[in-house]
Formats: sequence, C-alpha cells, structure tokens
Amino acid sequence: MVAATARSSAATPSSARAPKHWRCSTRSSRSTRARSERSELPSGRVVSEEELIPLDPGFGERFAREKRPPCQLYLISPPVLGDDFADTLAAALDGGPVAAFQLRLKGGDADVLRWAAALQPVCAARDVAFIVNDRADLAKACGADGVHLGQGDGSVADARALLGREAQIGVTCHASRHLAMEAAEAGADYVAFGAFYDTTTKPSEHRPESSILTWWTTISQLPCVAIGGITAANAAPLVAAGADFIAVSNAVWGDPRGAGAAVAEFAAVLAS
Ligand SMILES: Cc1ncc(COP(=O)(O)OP(=O)(O)O)c(N)n1
Ligand SMILES: Cc1ncsc1CCOP(=O)(O)O
Ligand SMILES: [Mg+2]
Repeated sequence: MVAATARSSAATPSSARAPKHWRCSTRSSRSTRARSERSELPSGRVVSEEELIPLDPGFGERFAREKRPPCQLYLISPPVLGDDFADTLAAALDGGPVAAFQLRLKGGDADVLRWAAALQPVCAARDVAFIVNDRADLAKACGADGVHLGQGDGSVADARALLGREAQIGVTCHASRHLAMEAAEAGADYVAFGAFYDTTTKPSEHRPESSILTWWTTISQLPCVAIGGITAANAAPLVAAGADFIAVSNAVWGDPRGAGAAVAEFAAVLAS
C-alpha cells in the first residue's frame, strides 16, 4: 500500500507502489488459511467455516511479529463534494501527514473525472497518493495512482492488467480472513477490513474484531487498512492491533473545527 515502506513514512507518487517486501508473505500457508467451506447448523442456518472457528483474540501474542512502518492516515472523500472541496482537501492535507486520498463518489463518470482533475493536483503537490474508488477504468482514465475494489467492483487481475504493476490496488475484505487471503493471492497491494465501528457513511453488517489486524500482520507482509467509524478517540486500539493504515472519512470532513485540525489530531494519535 501507499508509502508503507520501511524507508519512507510519507507517500510519494513514485513510491505509491508497495515494494516487494510489502507484498503477500509466503507465510500465508494453507495451515493458517481460513477456509470458505459452508456448514449447516442444527437450526438450519448456513454459516461459513470461518464463522464456526472464530479467531482467537490472543492469536498475536503467540507469535513474533516483524516491525512494520508506523500506521498512516488514508482519507476517504465525503460522499458529496461542495464547490470548495479542493480547498478543504488542501487544508486537510496541510494539517498533518496523509498517505493517500480516495475519491469515493457514487455519481456519474463525468462527476468522478471532473473531481479527479480538480483534486489530483492537490494530492500530487503534497506527495499524497490519489486512489479512485470502485472503478479501474476511471482510475485509468484520470491517471490515478490506484483503485480500491469492493467485492463487487471487479477483479484484481483485470484492474492490474488495465493499470499496470505500479498501480496500488486495494480490496475490501470486510471481516473475512478468507477474503483477505484471496485478495493477497490475487495480487492486491493492500487489504481493507471494516467496519470496525458504527458509521453512517456506509452502513455495514460486517464488524471485525481488532484481532483480525493482528492476525493479518502476523501472517502477511501485505499492508492492511482499518476502516469504518474511526475517530481520533477510538483509533488507538486499531493502531495497537497492527493497522498499517486507518481510513477515515466523516471524522475528518465532519469535524466542526475544520479538516486540518482533525488531521492534526489524528497525527498526534498516530505518533503516540
Ligand atoms: C479503504 C477502503 N476500504 C473499504 C472500502 C469499501 O469498499 P466497498 O465495499 O466497495 O464499498 P464502497 O466504498 O464502494 O461503497 C473503501 N471504499 N475503501
Ligand atoms: C467506505 C466504508 N467501507 C466500510 S466503512 C466505510 C465508511 C468509512 O467512512 P467513515 O470514516 O465516515 O466511517
Ligand atoms: Mg466499492
């Protein structure tokens, strides 16, 4: 994932590709793999094997973990952008270190491309990677640094073929170890788990425990992102559990003090 390197703690467009040592670890062996078989409970409810065999919250304590670069901030755009959003974004990025910005708009293609043209220079001027949500074709069209793919947003292989090996490709994995393994094996540059907390930005039925971050960072070198309802007040357990990135929307754009002050507060949490 963006700038999660041992050498650098800030994103640059040229370092926006995860270096090889951040790619999927060979330790992601079959023996640690959460399997996807489904079983029927006596009640008739069908559950995945992953749900039947929950992750031991103490998993991480039994293994030595390699030191990783400090957790970084990944900003997700508001769902609707006001006319002055380029200035708001600049203020946010000037508030403290930000690794990446994701343009997450659900309107038409023209809207995405228009905002990409306005916001990409703001990110590039500050060495912040510019990621487009949902659509590899639009990421290609605007020359973004990467794309974020949900489970219904197309395959990593197709996005890679379109965007090339330098592109950052992230994948939503909800609360699923199995999905994370699949994403890593498909060649993703980061996996994203969430929603960790209540959020109105994107209501989610998936609610991972923070231990999934510890598990992931124990078995894989690929960066992981924590998302969903994260604020400066509740981020610390996710950082402590191993999140390489925390992805935040409302806590930054909805902060009454302004987006720059919110980013500065996150910076203090990530530095502590
Ligand atoms: C970093 C990050 N993680 C998760 C998501 C959610 O993606 P998806 O499940 O496709 O839902 P939408 O955001 O497209 O509504 C994300 N965008 N970014
Ligand atoms: C896009 C997304 N995917 C899972 S939760 C979420 C919303 C993140 O926004 P917020 O930080 O406002 O909860
Ligand atoms: Mg999506």
